[in-house]
Amino acid sequence: MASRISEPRLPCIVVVGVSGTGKTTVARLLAERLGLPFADADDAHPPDNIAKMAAGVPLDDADREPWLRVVGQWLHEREEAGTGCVVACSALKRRYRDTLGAACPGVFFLQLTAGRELLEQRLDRRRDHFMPPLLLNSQLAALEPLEPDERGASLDAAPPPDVIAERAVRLLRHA
Ligand SMILES: Nc1ncnc2c1ncn2[C@@H]1O[C@H](COP(=O)(O)OP(=O)(O)OP(=O)(O)O)[C@@H](O)[C@H]1O
Ligand SMILES: O=C(O)[C@H](O)[C@@H](O)[C@H](O)[C@H](O)CO
Repeated sequence: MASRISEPRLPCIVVVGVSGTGKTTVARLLAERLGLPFADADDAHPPDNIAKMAAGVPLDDADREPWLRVVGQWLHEREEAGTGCVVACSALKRRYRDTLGAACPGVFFLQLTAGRELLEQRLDRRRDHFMPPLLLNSQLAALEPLEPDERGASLDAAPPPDVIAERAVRLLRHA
């Protein structure tokens, strides 16, 4: 009887960080480089969450809970199907990442880090986005950086997107 060699599972990567770090930009590029499906967690927000942020009010834990369940379900499906994926999702707090990790145990968190000045510059320049720059303070206040026992790594968000994506590819080779 022919033996079955199981295919290696492709990685499920979540690019995390505060607004303006470049999650969407980098995650899309990384997905392209790795040939994995891409998703932006912003597309999973219920309309009330988008309206709240657009009105300049930060989301709270209760607002984020149903949203994180939807993102977790999508990750779970990609992991089960073995297709892998790259998702851009703020996942600012440890408990949010734990929710995603419970749904997708193999998840790898790629955290983008940047100082306030760079973030302000980027958000002030960005057009056609619902997220107002004034929410940056609340994003930084909510942020709980990746902890040593979480599966993931951090990258500086300052270099050009293709440099960050290339660094991420190298990092993931050794993950
Ligand atoms: N590495 C980079 N260098 C220069 N500009 C960048 C870089 N990454 C992203 N940008 C620009 O900064 C702005 C924010 O990027 P992006 O929308 O990807 O961030 P984000 O973290 O997904 O933000 P949000 O959480 O608010 O959706 C965009 O205008 C984008 O073109
Ligand atoms: O948890 C949150 O506060 C939200 O997810 C925000 O991070 C926004 O969705 C994002 O920054 C806009 O793209």
